[in-house]
Amino acid sequence: MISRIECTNLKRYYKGDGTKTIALKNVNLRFQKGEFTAIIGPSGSGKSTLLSLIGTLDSPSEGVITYDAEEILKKSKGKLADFRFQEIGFIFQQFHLLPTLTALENVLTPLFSRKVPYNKLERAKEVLKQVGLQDKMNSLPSQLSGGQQQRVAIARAIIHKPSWLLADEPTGNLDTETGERIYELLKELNEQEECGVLFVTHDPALAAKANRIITMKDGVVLSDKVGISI
Ligand SMILES: Nc1ncnc2c1ncn2[C@@H]1O[C@H](COP(=O)(O)OP(=O)(O)OP(=O)(O)O)[C@@H](O)[C@H]1O
Repeated sequence: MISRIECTNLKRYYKGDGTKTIALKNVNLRFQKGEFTAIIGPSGSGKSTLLSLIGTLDSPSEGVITYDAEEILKKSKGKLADFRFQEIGFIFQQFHLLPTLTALENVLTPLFSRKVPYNKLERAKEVLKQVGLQDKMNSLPSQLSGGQQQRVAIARAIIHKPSWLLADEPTGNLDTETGERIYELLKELNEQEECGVLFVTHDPALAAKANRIITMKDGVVLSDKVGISI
């Protein structure tokens, strides 16, 4: 269980069609597992890039990320996939549910071809219950509201008991009230399961409720503050 993530001098640039886009300029950040952190900033400021790097979905152009002092990105692709499976749950703005699978089947997908020391079906039912969807296990995504679909996506993200939840605008497609409920659910998971949560949002009101608020602009961290809920 990884309890500390440290980013040192992170840079990420993209080269395409002759121009160089600098998504992250020089980011230095540390995260502790118990924290609930909001990342806020204008469009294009580098929030999603930072989350992809921390989630090992992408590699920095320069700089280092360590997980409990280990440079995981240096490992082989297979080892990296195992690391992601054990440690990280992703939640996105678009729920990315498979339309022909039921809620229960969607939640089970991360466990396909994985050996785990628990009963997969029981665990899937347990997490769906945890997100308040015990009555919707056999529904298809098209039969669920946006908020319910995001709950399925959250259940899928936590089924393998990750120590970190990385959420990229999880409330971006939801109305304010539904978004607040999803926020509360993530907060509950942070408190009960002790997952570290990194939460990208455009909503300053939601960000203000986090333990820690990181503001990004033009690829740099503009501010890193303790929020009001501490
Ligand atoms: N694959 C890519 N190729 C080229 N440029 C990219 C790529 N991904 C991101 N960028 C650029 O990097 C910069 C940062 O993008 P990023 O998606 O991290 O911002 P963001 O803060 O998450 O924005 P938003 O709030 O709109 O999601 C932007 O200028 C973007 O155009």
